[in-house]
Amino acid sequence: MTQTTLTRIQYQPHPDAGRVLTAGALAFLDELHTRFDARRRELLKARQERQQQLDAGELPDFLPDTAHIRAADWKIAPLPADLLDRRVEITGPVDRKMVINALNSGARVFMADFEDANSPTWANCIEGQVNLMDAVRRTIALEQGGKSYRLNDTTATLLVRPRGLHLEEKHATLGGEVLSGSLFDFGLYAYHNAQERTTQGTGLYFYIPKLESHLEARWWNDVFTFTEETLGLTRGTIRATVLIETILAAFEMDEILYELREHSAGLNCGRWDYIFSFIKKFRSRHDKILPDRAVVTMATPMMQNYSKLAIQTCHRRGAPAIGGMSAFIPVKNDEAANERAFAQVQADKEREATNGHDGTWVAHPGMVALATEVFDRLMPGPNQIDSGKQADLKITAADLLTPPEGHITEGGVNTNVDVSIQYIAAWLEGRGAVPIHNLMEDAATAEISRAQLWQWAHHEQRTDEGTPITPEGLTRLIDAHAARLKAEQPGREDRISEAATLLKRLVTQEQFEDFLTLPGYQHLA
Ligand SMILES: CC(=O)SCCNC(=O)CCNC(=O)[C@H](O)C(C)(C)COP(=O)(O)OP(=O)(O)OC[C@H]1O[C@@H](n2cnc3c(N)ncnc32)[C@H](O)[C@@H]1OP(=O)(O)O
Ligand SMILES: O=CC(=O)O
Ligand SMILES: [Mg+2]
Repeated sequence: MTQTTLTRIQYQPHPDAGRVLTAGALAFLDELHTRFDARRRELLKARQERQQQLDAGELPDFLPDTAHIRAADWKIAPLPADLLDRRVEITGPVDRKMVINALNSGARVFMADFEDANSPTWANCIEGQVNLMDAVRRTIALEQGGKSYRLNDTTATLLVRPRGLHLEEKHATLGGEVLSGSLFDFGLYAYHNAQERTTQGTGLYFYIPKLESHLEARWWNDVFTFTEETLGLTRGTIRATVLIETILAAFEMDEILYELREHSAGLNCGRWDYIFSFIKKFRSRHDKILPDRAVVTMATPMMQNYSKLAIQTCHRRGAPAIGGMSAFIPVKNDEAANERAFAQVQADKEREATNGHDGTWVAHPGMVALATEVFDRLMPGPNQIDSGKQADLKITAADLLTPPEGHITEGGVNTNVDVSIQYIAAWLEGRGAVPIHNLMEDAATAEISRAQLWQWAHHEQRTDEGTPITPEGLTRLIDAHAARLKAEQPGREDRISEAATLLKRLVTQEQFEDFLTLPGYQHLA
């Protein structure tokens, strides 16, 4: 660890530390940590307490204590001009080439991701900040593979997703305590880019991941207010879109918007973490077992109800409701498979636009034109906030809590094992989003795969073909897939072994691990 004389924060060396971890930035991180980290830890403790209640048989419902907030008429602060039309948003990790390509992709928004799409190596986190600083200043450039990468004249509006509250930045400590990953990513981006963004006539825009309650939203709101006061920014310079991607947050959408009303830029349906959260929160329940991952789609009633409730809630509050990510990406060298991928994305985007979403996510620049065509056709205005769509909808707790029907198959089990090993190995290598079997896989999608294996074994499920799913059977299957993958992917043997060992632990242990990235992080350089 290195220590400067000007700060109490100690950090691992990195060639770009001089640019990112400046005395001023470290002092700001110190203030954020000192003021907000104890509360973050309390919020994480509250998650554990809530889990105990769920394990004891309680089911979530809309909160009686906040009924007055749901009943009252209020709206979030007016949206800034550059967040009025968000019809297509591309997401991607904070890698330099991806940042340039995403900003140039033709999408309205680019969400630069320190979360699901990022493996939080020290290098990725520090270099990601450099890339964003250069992007904001429009100096970002790259020569790679014989190509020159520069920004176009017109680029997407930049939103940044810091890590979730559960993740820590072990490479930076204060008084022996590791810093919060959320505060580290948020604080550095805000500190380095606030003045530049204000001068450019725009704001500091964020996506906030994996919230489980409106009290967590209140924490973020306090962080934003403190940041605006400390950096001399007008109230509302910071705007955040919250991902509704946990089953508990689905019951507190109004309250989350209310807490953040001066800083809100709406909600987004993070479908993949939402499915993962459903499995995780109901780990102890035999009546909440999900079928094969491939059949838990946005077309199922449970997922439709969640998406429509987000639309209804947001529009009543003058907020955009952004849709989610179809995992299909363009397929190279297989025209028929490529056509199927585009058809899947088209159907998904048509469903979202018809329901009333104000925009959507795509994983790949190749999908931007398709999603834009769908929203141009089905959403003539800049958004659908005043469309009245879903205004009369009545969603009950049961509508959100009834799992989709479907089968657990040998194919589903094998795909989950294969994808989990491949993804964890890539994540340990420093890649947080990868194509596997022509689908985008990231931390959220991989969490579903490994969580399903635990759920099915723990609740003694059988496949449709009659095979009992047991810890011993899964161990054998993981070994077999790992052996095959090592033969197919020479050079990655050690990582595949490491990933298989971690996966075996995750799916066979008695306790459900809350995030695979927590034990994973102990392996990360
Ligand atoms: C559940 C959730 O949280 S969803 C949000 C988080 N997940 C993500 O953001 C995933 C985003 N997508 C990706 O990371 C990528 O598309 C992947 C990993 C799935 C596939 O990437 P690749 O294998 O590089 O795709 P491919 O080879 O087709 O890429 C072609 C070009 O598009 C670029 N590209 C692909 N995806 C993106 C993206 N999301 N943003 C910017 N550029 C991209 C590649 O860099 C490449 O550029 P080049 O031609 O200049 O070399
Ligand atoms: O972050 C998005 C998700 O689907 O998870
Ligand atoms: Mg997510």
